Amino acid sequence: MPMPKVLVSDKLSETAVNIFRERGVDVDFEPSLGKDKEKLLSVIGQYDGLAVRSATKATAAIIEAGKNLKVIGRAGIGVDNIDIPAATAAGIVVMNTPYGNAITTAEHAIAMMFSLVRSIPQASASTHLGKWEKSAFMGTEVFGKTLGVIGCGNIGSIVADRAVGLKMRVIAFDPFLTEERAIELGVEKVDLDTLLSRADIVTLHTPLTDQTRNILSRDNLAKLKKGAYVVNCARGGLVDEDALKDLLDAGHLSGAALDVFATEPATEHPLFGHPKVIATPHLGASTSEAQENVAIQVAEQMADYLTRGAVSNALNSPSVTAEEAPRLKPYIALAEKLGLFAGQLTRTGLKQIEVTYEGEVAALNLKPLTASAVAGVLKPMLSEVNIVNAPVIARERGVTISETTCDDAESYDSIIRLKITTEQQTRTVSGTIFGGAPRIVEIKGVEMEASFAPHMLYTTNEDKPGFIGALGKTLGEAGVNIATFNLGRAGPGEGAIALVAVDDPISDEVLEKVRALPHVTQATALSF
Ligand SMILES: NC(=O)c1ccc[n+]([C@@H]2O[C@H](COP(=O)([O-])OP(=O)(O)OC[C@H]3O[C@@H](n4cnc5c(N)ncnc54)[C@H](O)[C@@H]3O)[C@@H](O)[C@H]2O)c1
Ligand SMILES: O=C(O)CC[C@@H](O)C(=O)O
Repeated sequence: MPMPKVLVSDKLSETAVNIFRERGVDVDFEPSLGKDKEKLLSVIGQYDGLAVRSATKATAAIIEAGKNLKVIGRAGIGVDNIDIPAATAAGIVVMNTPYGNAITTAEHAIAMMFSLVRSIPQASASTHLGKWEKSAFMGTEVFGKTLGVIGCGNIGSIVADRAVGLKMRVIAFDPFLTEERAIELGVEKVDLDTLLSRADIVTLHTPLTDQTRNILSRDNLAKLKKGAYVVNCARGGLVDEDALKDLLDAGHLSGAALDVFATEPATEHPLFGHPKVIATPHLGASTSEAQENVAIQVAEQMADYLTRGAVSNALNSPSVTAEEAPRLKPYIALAEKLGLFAGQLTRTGLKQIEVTYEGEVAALNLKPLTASAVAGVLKPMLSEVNIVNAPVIARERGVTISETTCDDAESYDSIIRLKITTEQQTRTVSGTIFGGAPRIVEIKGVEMEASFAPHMLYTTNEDKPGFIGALGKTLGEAGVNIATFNLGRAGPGEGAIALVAVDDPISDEVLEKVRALPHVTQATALSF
């Protein structure tokens, strides 16, 4: 078998090169190629693997030209620069290194906070100019101040820990943070509005998702206390940059520290030159320690995949052996979809995930199936969760995972049952494989027969006449085309469920109209 060949197209620590070679992988180290799209397009076809940081954009075009590509490795956390759906469609495994730069990025956020409240960059620039503006830079202590952490995952929890050490009061908004984990971290779990009204300094540590985009919107920035500061070392799209400028200009906010921008590289920006803004060029992960960590990890993972087929920290691929793969594949898909179903309906701290395997499936290797179910539950909330790291993440967050088997599946060959317990409720959903495809057979104890579709509407309602017509009419009037309509109920007049597959995503406006219909108790848009 020819030696696999990897291209390193960004500035990675050269330690990675040695690791590739030691593990039997040929490597070309071209750290400036990532910025030369045309050249990258012309050479990528020669390689089995592509190792990147953030400068290389692994677009659909690069992926299409990479006819031999089997793996793309991201030395870092965010994979916004990799077209994962395109890679998945092409059968390319995408891996990242989820923990290697977390401490470094948390330290950058803390450094930005201090720089901001003491105007260190501005004072340094002024002093270098020979001015001695002692009275121009009156600062603020962080001691005793309230730090609002939005997103308390790997990085947010390290920031919280450091801030507690600085004797700050730390409050956190993160729907996935349980009370137990909050107590362990020494932070107070609060809702977003409470955080905005109480924080002296807000620091962002969420991934950029549909739920977090613009989380510091104009309205939310205006809810901050007068004189508050904003720190963003996560992703640019989390803050409305125009609104931030307006509120700084109006004197409502005292300052902002930005490491990330909506468009990067940011060489021009309305906030550049603003006296209350300090900025760094996406330096969060830029320490020798973090770069060494992520380079070593990405090289080890990619080499192990290319030479031995071992998959770790993959964002789009289950970790299974070549022999097991064909039998497990449909059940992995089913488990993930059941998890996604439950995860998209979860609004409060998750405590427990129980998976029960009944019938033939109970005899299979259940680890990847349970991991897949857990990944599905966590995916709607976490940035880079995959079936390899999902159980670890769940454990770290104090979420208990249990697995039960039973030889008999009653009327089916196999059933997977998922039970989720949150701080406020318990939810069940079960499914089977029918004609090779995943299918829902039970929700909240109500029997139902439904296929999964890319876009779905889930409603619960009191079982009263007129609901189905009203729902169909509302969707029809909104131009929403119904593909399938599945119903179930606990009994006549009792709680009922509708699962409607539609051709396009359901808008918030349509959802509001559905929620306003008589007898509707819940309406959620789901995507699979
Ligand atoms: N500046 C840099 O150089 C740099 C370096 C590393 C990571 N990052 C970025 O930092 C961010 C955090 O990374 P991480 O490793 O801590 O990720 P993580 O997945 O460990 O944590 C993200 C946290 O955000 C929470 N969250 C998700 N949706 C939320 C919402 N709507 N409201 C509030 N909280 C929500 C999740 O529950 C989770 O706890 C990511 O955007 C990552 O890309 C930036
Ligand atoms: O590689 C970098 O410098 C930034 C990485 C960071 O944004 C990440 O998401 O890991």
